Amino acid sequence: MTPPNQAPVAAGPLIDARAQLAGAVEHLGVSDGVHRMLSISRREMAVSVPLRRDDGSTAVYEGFRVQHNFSRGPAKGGLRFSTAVDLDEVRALAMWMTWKCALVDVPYGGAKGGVSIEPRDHSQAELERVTRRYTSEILPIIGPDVDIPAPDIGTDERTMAWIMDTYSAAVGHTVPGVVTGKPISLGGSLGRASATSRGVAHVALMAMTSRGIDPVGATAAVQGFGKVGRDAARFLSEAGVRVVAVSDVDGAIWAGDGLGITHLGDHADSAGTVAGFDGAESIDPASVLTLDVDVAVPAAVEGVITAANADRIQARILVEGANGPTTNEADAILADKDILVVPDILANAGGVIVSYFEWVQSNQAYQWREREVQERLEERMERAWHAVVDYAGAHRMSYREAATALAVQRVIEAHDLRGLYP
Ligand SMILES: NC(=O)C1=CN([C@@H]2O[C@H](COP(=O)(O)OP(=O)(O)OC[C@H]3O[C@@H](n4cnc5c(N)ncnc54)[C@H](OP(=O)(O)O)[C@@H]3O)[C@@H](O)[C@H]2O)C=CC1
Ligand SMILES: O=C(O)CCC(=O)C(=O)O
Repeated sequence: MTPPNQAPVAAGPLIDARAQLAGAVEHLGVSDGVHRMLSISRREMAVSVPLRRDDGSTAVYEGFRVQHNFSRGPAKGGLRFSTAVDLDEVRALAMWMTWKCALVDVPYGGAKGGVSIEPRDHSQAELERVTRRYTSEILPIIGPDVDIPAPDIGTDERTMAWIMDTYSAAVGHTVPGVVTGKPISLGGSLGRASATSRGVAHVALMAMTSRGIDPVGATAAVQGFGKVGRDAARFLSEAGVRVVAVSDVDGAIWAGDGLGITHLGDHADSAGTVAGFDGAESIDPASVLTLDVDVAVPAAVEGVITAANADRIQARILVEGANGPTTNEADAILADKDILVVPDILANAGGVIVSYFEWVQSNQAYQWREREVQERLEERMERAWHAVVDYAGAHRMSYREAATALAVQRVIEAHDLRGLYP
């Protein structure tokens, strides 16, 4: 079904996100009107973001903020700086945020933002000006009770500090709850920076156990060595898993005995890439997800496991650290191969769970201990994991279908209780 006010798209994450919704709607027996409502974002803003460059020239970028749903609370989701950003991608990511927040039962709807910029091509001063301008443009539709951005691809805690400052200056007082993923000294939560990765690793360990794989000595490959991939590799490694391969935009490396993730992190900090790490072989980046390992963790961008490479995946378990790494066509191929896919809205939910904790702390001006944050994170991840496993078993469906159905059901329940539609 094509929503009325949005032109059809040919392929890509939005097609997949809507097809996943359609599957859940069919399973749940939802009316056409409600299906239509959930297919469409509640609010979308497209802005142009002019930048005065350090050399005095002017560049202009497209920016978006999409709020998919508010039925369970304020919209919530990251902000991405990447040249791949377009409105349909942001729409898909915002819809997935709605399901993710509902699945792990945090009191939010879903949103996402993006600016079509390559951050590597800009100085910190330019990135600060772009962030502040983008924030000023979307200011009327964000706020601690409305929509709360967080880091995603190409953004970080410094970006969040600039957003918080721009917003606070406009309203006339400091509002730490307008963003999460802030620096600790500005009200950020202990444990947020590594929360997504901690959740990915935790769920990967539960998945291994469920498939009878002993994590100690099991093997893993991780695509992406950024905020999610790097610490996911570290936590897996700390749990005894041999992380044999990792990749980033510039290259991929392999070591059969396992990579020393801490030293690799130091190397990446100084070299700007994982490529060239001593004691590891350079491999084709395209092969990282098709290596013969127990667990593959895509933790970079969407659409990397497709009909073109799914039949070559050898891992027994795929844990989606990234949002939307597996296309729907690939999903069907992986199911035929009996590869367990732990879907993004479950696997990478640790980030938004601790963002919720950060928001609670910011709004109360009180800081929890890191241990408390971690225990509560793991408890929520485990609850969501068991809910998905049980639902999938009861209804004979994949974990993605189960996770989406559970989430959609909760969102519809909120709509029903609030009476937001006839
Ligand atoms: N940050 C968070 O809290 C959350 C993030 N996510 C999702 O996780 C994924 C990664 O986000 P995050 O880690 O924050 O982003 P970052 O920008 O911190 O890191 C992205 C990483 O992916 C690498 N990369 C990009 N494209 C490719 C590619 N084609 N092949 C291999 N590596 C690639 C980048 O390489 P290089 O370093 O060379 O640029 C970088 O290492 C995204 O899908 C995001 O939406 C999901 C939940 C929460
Ligand atoms: O922490 C958040 O609010 C959202 C993180 C995010 O963008 C995501 O989970 O995809």
